[in-house]
Amino acid sequence: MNTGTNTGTGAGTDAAHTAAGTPAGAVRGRDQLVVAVDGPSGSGKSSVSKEVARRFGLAYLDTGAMYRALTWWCLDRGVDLADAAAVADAARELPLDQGTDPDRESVLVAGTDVGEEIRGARVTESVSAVATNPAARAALVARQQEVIARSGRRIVAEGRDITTVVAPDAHARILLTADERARMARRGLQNGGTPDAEQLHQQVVGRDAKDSTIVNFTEAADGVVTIDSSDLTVEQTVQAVIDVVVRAAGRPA
Ligand SMILES: Nc1ncnc2c1ncn2[C@@H]1O[C@H](COP(=O)(O)OP(=O)(O)OP(=O)(O)O)[C@@H](O)[C@H]1O
Ligand SMILES: Nc1ccn([C@H]2C[C@H](O)[C@@H](COP(=O)(O)O)O2)c(=O)n1
Repeated sequence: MNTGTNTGTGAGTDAAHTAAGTPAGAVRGRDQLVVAVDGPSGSGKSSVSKEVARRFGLAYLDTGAMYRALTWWCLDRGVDLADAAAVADAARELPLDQGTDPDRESVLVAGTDVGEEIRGARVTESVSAVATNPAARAALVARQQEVIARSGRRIVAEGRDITTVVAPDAHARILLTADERARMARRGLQNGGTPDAEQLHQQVVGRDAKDSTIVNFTEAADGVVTIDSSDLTVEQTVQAVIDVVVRAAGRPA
């Protein structure tokens, strides 16, 4: 078990009866429950956040998909990613329709389903150029805050700056980490065992290095609980997050 200091969590705990002794059912019944999850590439944010949302009956917001959709839109329209003003304009105008059902990913840009294309190499290799544009970030952060408000503040949101910028007032704030070796191995498996080690390194470590020039997702801000999933299974990581949420939900936001 590799959670950060003072989490008091225990992997493998029954979700219905946690270490804090608070039934998860009571947490499910809360009017509002915002769970913020940040972390580096391949730390497991998407898989774990989706499952946590399902178990608590919450909406799910993948903010990385927003940066990816904006990148797709810029590339599709021939916007020069080095032109900061043009990218910021595109961010404000982006005709994005993104679902928040954890069981059904849906990302439409101007009516086109881009769910698969935004995960491809073309977007992955360019997304950091967009994500490091401060004005574009401001436009997307505002949209993310709108989505959280429209959910009735019943949502799990994940990304790089959710605990610090998008929802610093979330009920539970978690930094999900894993060491480089684990993250590279996971992403390699996810890609079907990418044979090109250099490409894999670039997709995980290289992208994090670029992204972290504008947001800090490697150190937990005050009040943020670190969960290190390097040696945990997916299910153990989900349980560790659930434990943090149940503990936090007992306190006022
Ligand atoms: N203990 C674990 N916790 C979470 N995910 C794990 C774990 N072990 C393996 N994985 C796997 O790691 C892969 C990467 O997870 P995921 O896509 O959720 O990461 P991510 O942090 O959202 O990455 P990115 O930010 O690059 O999108 C998935 O295939 C997931 O099943
Ligand atoms: N809140 C966020 C979410 C994502 N990003 C950036 C960092 C990534 O390179 C890119 C895609 O994210 P992923 O789908 O890999 O999680 O978007 C960010 O800067 N802030």
